[in-house]
Amino acid sequence: MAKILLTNGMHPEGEGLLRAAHELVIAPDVGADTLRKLAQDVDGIIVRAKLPDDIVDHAPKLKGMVRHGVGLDFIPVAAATKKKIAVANLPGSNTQAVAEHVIAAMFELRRGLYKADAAFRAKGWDAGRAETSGFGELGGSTLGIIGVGAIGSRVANIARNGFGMTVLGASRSNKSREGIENVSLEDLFRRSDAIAVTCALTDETRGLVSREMIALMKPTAIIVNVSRGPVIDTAALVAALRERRIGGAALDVFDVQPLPAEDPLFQTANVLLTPHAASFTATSVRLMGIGSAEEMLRILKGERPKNLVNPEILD
Ligand SMILES: O=CC(=O)O
Repeated sequence: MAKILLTNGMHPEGEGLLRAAHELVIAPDVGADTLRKLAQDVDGIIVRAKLPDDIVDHAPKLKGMVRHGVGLDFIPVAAATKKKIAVANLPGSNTQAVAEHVIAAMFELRRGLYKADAAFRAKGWDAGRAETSGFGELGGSTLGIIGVGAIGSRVANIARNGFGMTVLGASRSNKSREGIENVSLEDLFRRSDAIAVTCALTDETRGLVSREMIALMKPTAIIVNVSRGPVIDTAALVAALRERRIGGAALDVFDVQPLPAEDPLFQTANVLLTPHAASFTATSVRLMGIGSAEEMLRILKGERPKNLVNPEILD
């Protein structure tokens, strides 16, 4: 029987698969010191929070780490590879959930339904109607997608086919995709009415949404980030929101997670904040729970996981 650390809870079906064969430890918090201490005698880690960069130095028995989701920035992959520790993730497990979150956030920023509801309840009919009036429609407007991978492409399809939006894309590969006009980052910021940030966090994308890019946005444009916090210069975004230089923002990811209660974002209007929850649909949480448990079981049996991220460990 092996011992598996879960940085956070997971879907009961996934947890059941693991518990049937192994011992589980669920971290009481995701602080670096807690995770380092708990890693000391575990064989596997299911990763839902950022691991400290030196986690593998504190985990002499570790055989594998499985990302409960897609983004690999939470796992020190290079350090794991050096120690022949397997890393796996679950591409596709949350594509639809995150794409739907982007669309929901764009809708909310454009239509202000929650603001209207609050004003209606607190101040009556006319106040509610005043909150809902005068917004631009998504239909016929232009959506810019930064990082046209699985999620960006799904958002593009819904936006184009569902709302008749014009879709612009800026991505590293510059691959041509039907219905998406490849443009430079500058053009994307200048021309878009809504911007969706769906790229992975890498050295190239860190700080990509810079003060200069934000300054190019239309005063009515909105931006939705479901990538990672450090892709955006948050201080520049907060300044633009507070000075009403842009139309609004929706952020699901932050420079520091959990976002500290004293963060200035909580005191900023016109920004919709969600706690890294874009993938939290019932379907996706189940897929990620079962998928990560199955990958971990394969690793612990000495089998190759379906989506081994670092096949170099087999050389
Ligand atoms: O943030 C979600 C993921 O990386 O899957």
